[in-house]
Amino acid sequence: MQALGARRAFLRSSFPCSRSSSSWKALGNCRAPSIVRLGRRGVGAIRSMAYEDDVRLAIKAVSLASRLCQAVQRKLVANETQAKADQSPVTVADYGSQALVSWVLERELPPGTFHLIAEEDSEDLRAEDGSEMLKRITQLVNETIAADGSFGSTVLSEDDVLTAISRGDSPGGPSGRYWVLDPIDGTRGFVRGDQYAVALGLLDNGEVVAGVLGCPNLPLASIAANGAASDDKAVGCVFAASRGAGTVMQSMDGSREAQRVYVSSVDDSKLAAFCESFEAAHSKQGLTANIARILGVSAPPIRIDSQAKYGAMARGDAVIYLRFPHAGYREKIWDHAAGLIVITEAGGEVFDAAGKPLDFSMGRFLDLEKGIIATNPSLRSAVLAAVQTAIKEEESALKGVSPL
Ligand SMILES: Nc1ncnc2c1ncn2[C@@H]1O[C@H](COP(=O)(O)O)[C@@H](OP(=O)(O)O)[C@H]1O
Ligand SMILES: [Mg+2]
Ligand SMILES: [Mg+2]
Ligand SMILES: [Mg+2]
Repeated sequence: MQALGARRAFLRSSFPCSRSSSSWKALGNCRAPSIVRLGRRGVGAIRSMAYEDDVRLAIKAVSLASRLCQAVQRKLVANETQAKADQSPVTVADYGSQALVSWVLERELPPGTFHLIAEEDSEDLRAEDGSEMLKRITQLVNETIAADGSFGSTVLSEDDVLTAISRGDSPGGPSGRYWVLDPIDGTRGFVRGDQYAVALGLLDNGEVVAGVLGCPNLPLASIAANGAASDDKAVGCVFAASRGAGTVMQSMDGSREAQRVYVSSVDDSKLAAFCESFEAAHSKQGLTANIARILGVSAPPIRIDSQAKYGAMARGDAVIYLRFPHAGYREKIWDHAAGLIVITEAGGEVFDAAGKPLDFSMGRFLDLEKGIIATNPSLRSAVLAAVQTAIKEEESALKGVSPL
């Protein structure tokens, strides 16, 4: 394990914008031409530095994993994707990303303090027919580490990779610190060549206290609600947030400076664009259309895969996020932990269909009432009321009776 000084130096080099300072402030100190510039007042507004090193470490791990995913997405081949027992897809990049993030965190955190709740497990890779895939994953992980250059001549064995992936099996719970990882959120989007996110959150005593979202395909320019394309074609965003310190967005390649981002302040629901899953199987698009109708929203839904939606909303591209899984689906904490703090630290609110905050203290699953909603404080009551009306209408329609 490295001495603290060496660890700090490593973390400083983890994010290009932060090279000149060891402080999380440095991210905010960078000039921000388009959204909100963090001048002296803005920096002064960032009071809590409690998770500063955790955020830097998370950014390093997520950036590395994102590079591995980008390399795979560029030349995705069919035999690098498998179907899991629940028929959802998993690729070499999901496993490679989880192995990298887990390995980096274990390496950098004080001994005995690292606990990880992550989506993937190593069972299929340990099976006889998983050996080719494991070989490929190990190769990808080692290529990514070598290209990064900050880990010396480290080479991971197949066993190291399996161990790193398996470390994500922590059950979580109400006390202690847990890192929460979705190595690729939106695998279907990833395989389609669309949006996905590497999502890493940190829980402290059951609450999300920090989160980083790597969104390699998300445009740096805002997504216009009317679908109009921006002249700025650059893609690749990293969103980072920690409790009390706000949310910042930076370009993934480090070419643009970090900027504080904020949710939209639109307070007229008719003007509020909403976002939802691209996959109709993940959220009831009929129900969300009815919620939008009740709210008077006229813009078409912005449909994107993964927690990239939370990032896009945190910078004001959409004002409302609606997610209503079909009956029987249980939400997992890694699908929302990082996204939640990215939104709340940008000034937004995330709650379920009963208006309750999401509870991350119950282990690997979220137990919630019917769906997940995010919006700004001005629209919270109107959106919640519309959600509850639309759900009542849906239930009545199913029973074949009028809601009145
Ligand atoms: N039937 C279902 N209903 C709701 N969510 C589902 C689902 N099947 C899969 N998911 C989750 O939806 C996530 C993608 O979210 P989105 O729809 O916002 O893109 C998936 O994450 P993974 O891709 O990490 O497995 C998966 O956890
Ligand atoms: Mg999955
Ligand atoms: Mg996911
Ligand atoms: Mg995933």
